[in-house]
Amino acid sequence: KCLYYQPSSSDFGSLSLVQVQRLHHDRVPRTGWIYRNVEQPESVSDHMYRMAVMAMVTKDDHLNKGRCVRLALVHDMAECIVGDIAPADNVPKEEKHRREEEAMKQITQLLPEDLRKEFYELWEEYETQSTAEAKFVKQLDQFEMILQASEYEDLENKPGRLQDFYDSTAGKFSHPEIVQLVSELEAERNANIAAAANEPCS
Ligand SMILES: Nc1nc2c(ncn2[C@H]2C[C@H](O)[C@@H](COP(=O)(O)O)O2)c(=O)[nH]1
Ligand SMILES: [Mn+2]
Repeated sequence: KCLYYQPSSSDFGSLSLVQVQRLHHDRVPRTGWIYRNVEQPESVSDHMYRMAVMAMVTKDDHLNKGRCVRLALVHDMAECIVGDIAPADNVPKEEKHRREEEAMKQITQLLPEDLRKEFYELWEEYETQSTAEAKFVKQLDQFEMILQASEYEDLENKPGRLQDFYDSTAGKFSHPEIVQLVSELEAERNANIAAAANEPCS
């Protein structure tokens, strides 16, 4: 069942490219925030866009930055059909992979052969974590999430409320640049939590 996108059977050509433009990741809210009752949660589009910007500003010149940007923009593309499956959904890894693989085949079949190959291979590279770029983008994926969690805590003025996102990503960062970003984020967040704990009860 297509949740956010109704691919019609069309041959390749301009119509199919227009149809690909109709992928509405902007209407797919990120499930992890829905489950924690976050108001106006970010969409899958917001998530992928922010990761693409993070990839653009990396200083790691060992990475193919352009590929990182494209990996970020494609990695969750299947979610416009499959939805944003969170760990809390307890969907077995194999089943999640099967659904997303089917969705990517459905989406990319609308494209001319060269684009179909590029999009599908980018998705597969991220899914299989087969390159340094894919591993880096996976860590951006997790960093974007904890950064967003901290922003929601600030917006709600509830320091520490989304601690489980930090607990579940602890130890998953190894890229030096991202480790530094996480360290700075956690220092800032921990200071906010400490300050709130010391505030006199109003
Ligand atoms: N509570 C947690 N939720 C998580 C974690 N990792 C991902 N998620 C959420 C975030 C998204 O809504 C969804 C899938 O994210 P992807 O970017 O991987 O598609 O699940 C976590 O560690 N804890
Ligand atoms: Mn993601």
